[in-house]
Amino acid sequence: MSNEIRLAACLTAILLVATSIVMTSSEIFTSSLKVERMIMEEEKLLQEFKRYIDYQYDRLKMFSNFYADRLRDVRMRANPEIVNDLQHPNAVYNVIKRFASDYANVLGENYESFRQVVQSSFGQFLADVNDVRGARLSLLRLQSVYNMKALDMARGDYLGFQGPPLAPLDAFEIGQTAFTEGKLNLSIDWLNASLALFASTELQHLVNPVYRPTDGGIKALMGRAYLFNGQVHEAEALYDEAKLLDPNHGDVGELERELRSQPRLQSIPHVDYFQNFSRLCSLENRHYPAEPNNPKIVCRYREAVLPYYRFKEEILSLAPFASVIYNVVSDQESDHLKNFVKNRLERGKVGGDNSTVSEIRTSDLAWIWDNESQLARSMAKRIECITGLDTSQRLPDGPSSGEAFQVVNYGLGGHYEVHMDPFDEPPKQAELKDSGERIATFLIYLSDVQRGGSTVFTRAGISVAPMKNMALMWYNYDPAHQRDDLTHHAGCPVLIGQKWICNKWIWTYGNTFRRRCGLTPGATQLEIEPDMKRGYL
Ligand SMILES: O=C(O)CCC(=O)C(=O)O
Ligand SMILES: [Fe+2]
Repeated sequence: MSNEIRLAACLTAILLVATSIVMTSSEIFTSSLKVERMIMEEEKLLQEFKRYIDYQYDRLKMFSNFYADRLRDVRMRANPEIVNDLQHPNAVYNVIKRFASDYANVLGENYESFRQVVQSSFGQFLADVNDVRGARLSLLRLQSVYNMKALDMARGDYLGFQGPPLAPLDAFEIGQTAFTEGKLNLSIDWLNASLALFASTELQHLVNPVYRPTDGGIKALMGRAYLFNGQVHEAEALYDEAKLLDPNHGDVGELERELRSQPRLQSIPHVDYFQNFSRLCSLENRHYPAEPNNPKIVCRYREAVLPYYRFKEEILSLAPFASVIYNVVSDQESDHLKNFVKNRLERGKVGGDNSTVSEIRTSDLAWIWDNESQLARSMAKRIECITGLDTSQRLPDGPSSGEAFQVVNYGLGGHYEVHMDPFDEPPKQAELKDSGERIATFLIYLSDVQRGGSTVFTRAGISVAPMKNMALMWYNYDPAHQRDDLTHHAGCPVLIGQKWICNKWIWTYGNTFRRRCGLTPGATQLEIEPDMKRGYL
């Protein structure tokens, strides 16, 4: 077939591709970097508190000692040794909680005005109630993906990784959040855990009687969770218990009224993909798909720039083509990239015009164009050599073959739900105009992740655990240039640790002849590769 005919076939295929990305759920997030900053700024915050109390309002000055004592209390509860180890979700949760509500509780009604005073110096890094809610949702996500028990989590035991405990009130509040989110089984689990924790003698120092819900109140809420879950008998039993413990709760008449009048909350169904998602996320290792997808060639070397500068590649799957390539950047380069973006990280956005604050992606991210950094230029060159694809950026007006590097920082339970990388609609960014489509994704892990945070392909059954400096590369279009549904993938929630990645998306523009169409409908990447301009051994 002549090149012209192949090109025409490719272009037709591009036009025929239909796209659909489902966006669900909604959450706030706090990246690991923000939490680190809050801790670094904590002393400054305390000083501001003191100044505020001592000098700004006579009314407060009278109570200066009282406030100072209570602030010290909050600070003391934050055992610095544990709190500064931000690898563990409970430690992160406690920091967010301390900033967003413990300090706020000390100042009570004066907190809002104080907040405005310090806003300029803390800006977005001062967590608020939305972040606490986001943190609770993150813990709930970790719980359902990694199948953990609320009581273990509350005691700091995450699949054997030990961290600080949560206060009994937090367990209760997580149960409340789960309830309002319709995650009824999780809600029951957390409310049960909170009863055990409030009763535990070791945790009494974490209980503030002012905010302690009664056991009757907790059981009544559990009863409602059962009720909405359709478990009427369990609900009735709990209402009875609640009524005995606390006459304000547990009225069976109330139960009946609810049965008649309330629309039933449905438990979130476990869709099939979720089962697969959860299983793949828990594998936490490079996982080769079962035959017949499993290729014969699993390891080869790619040359880049100089013949002795080689990269070891392991092919994970032929269709879709996906491989990992080791040490594509050095430790110093990884760290340099993270430092470079520290001051420009923003809440993740998705969509063709990059304008929608992401509700399916909980992370902070930043972009680096090749012309902004020598390192970005050199990495782009390396990726060209490894993939044989063009990544040139023709700024300001020309269509680009490669997107800017996208550096991403995932914090507490940070994740990216199942999606495909090609856009639904052509992007509106001037730089990407007429660039075609994201044919390939080149994802570099800039950190190890202690536990969780794998990249999983839910339909192809591939699971890749992050390894610092390693790249994961795949084609979003098959050799017939059809968008490949098997490339549906997700970033699993980070369980322990922090996760940094850096993406380079490679576009059709400039690559039509570099990555040619296959001659047969079932042609695999390896069959079309001899056409490609690059070396591998
Ligand atoms: O974080 C991951 O492992 C996946 C990220 C991803 O899919 C993306 O950035 O498009
Ligand atoms: Fe992706």
